Amino acid sequence: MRDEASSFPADAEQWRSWSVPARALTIAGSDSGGSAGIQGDLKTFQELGVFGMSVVTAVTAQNSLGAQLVEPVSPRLVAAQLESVLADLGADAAKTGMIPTPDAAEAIAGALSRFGVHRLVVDPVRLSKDGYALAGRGAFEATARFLFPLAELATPNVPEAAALLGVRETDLASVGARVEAARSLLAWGARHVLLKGGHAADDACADILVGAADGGAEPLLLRGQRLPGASARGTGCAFASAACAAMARGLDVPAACRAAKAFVAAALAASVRLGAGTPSLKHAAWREDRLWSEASIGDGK
Ligand SMILES: Nc1ncnc2c1ncn2[C@@H]1O[C@H](COP(=O)(O)OP(=O)(O)O)[C@@H](O)[C@H]1O
Ligand SMILES: Cc1ncc(COP(=O)(O)OP(=O)(O)O)c(N)n1
Repeated sequence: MRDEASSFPADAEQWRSWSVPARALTIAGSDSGGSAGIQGDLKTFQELGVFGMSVVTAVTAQNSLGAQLVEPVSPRLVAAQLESVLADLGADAAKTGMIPTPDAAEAIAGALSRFGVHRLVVDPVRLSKDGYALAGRGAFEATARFLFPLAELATPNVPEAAALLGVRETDLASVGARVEAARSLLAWGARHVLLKGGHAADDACADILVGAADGGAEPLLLRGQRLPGASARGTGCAFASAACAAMARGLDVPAACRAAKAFVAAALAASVRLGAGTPSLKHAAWREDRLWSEASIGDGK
């Protein structure tokens, strides 16, 4: 197994110098709290230097304490947003997040196929951090059924992987079991599966990447350092949108996942407690780290 501690992408300077923006589209729910969903995704796109666009699938009332109310956008309006964006502006890569109904999942799959969006990251969202069902069982399974076959990368977390495979979360406790689970999830049709490790028990928060075309090749193990204490809201959204931004810029899937892991680790380490509950991700941490170190160098400190 290839085992890598994550690091910032080596070509970060190049990312900053490109003048023509790559286009990235998020298809997700609105999070009024600003940490997850459309808001988190657009912040991530902006931080990583791509032009962000959005298709809103649901409106949620959320804050640091959890979700209070969720209403789906009609599949007709979801389809109209997709048509507006893709028929005119186009997208170099797209990601999906919260999809509240099976009909919306089908409409999204239809539009992405029709417009030939090949660099697609599918994050199969089911529950919010406080356990609110953002997508019911039917919508969640429809997301996997309609969208995984179109995805370059699917990014389930441990509970989502367990639900799709019909096993218990505790069955996925070891890294070995999660490697096998990631491989089994390839049967749903995604070309790569990255099984996120935030809900696992290991200190490295190991994320596991497998590819359908890898044959028997070793999986890529992306290890970081588990940050202690309550996690921030929107880590999964940030991972998927950072990978999408990197793929819009032309990085391959392993490089995009390394960049996403580093982006989330920085945002999580700098997360801020704004309300009385779970902290919010600081999406700007990656850039601010760099600006700070550049300023220090400039000052001769
Ligand atoms: N406490 C933590 N410390 C470091 N990284 C974390 C932590 N929690 C989650 N991550 C990372 O954040 C990303 C999202 O993972 P996860 O929390 O499992 O997804 P989700 O938000 O969809 O439940 C992954 O790269 C994971 O390794
Ligand atoms: C509108 C909306 N979409 C997704 C989520 C869940 O975010 P995610 O990053 O998958 O999970 P957590 O890291 O917050 O557990 C959300 N809350 N709202």
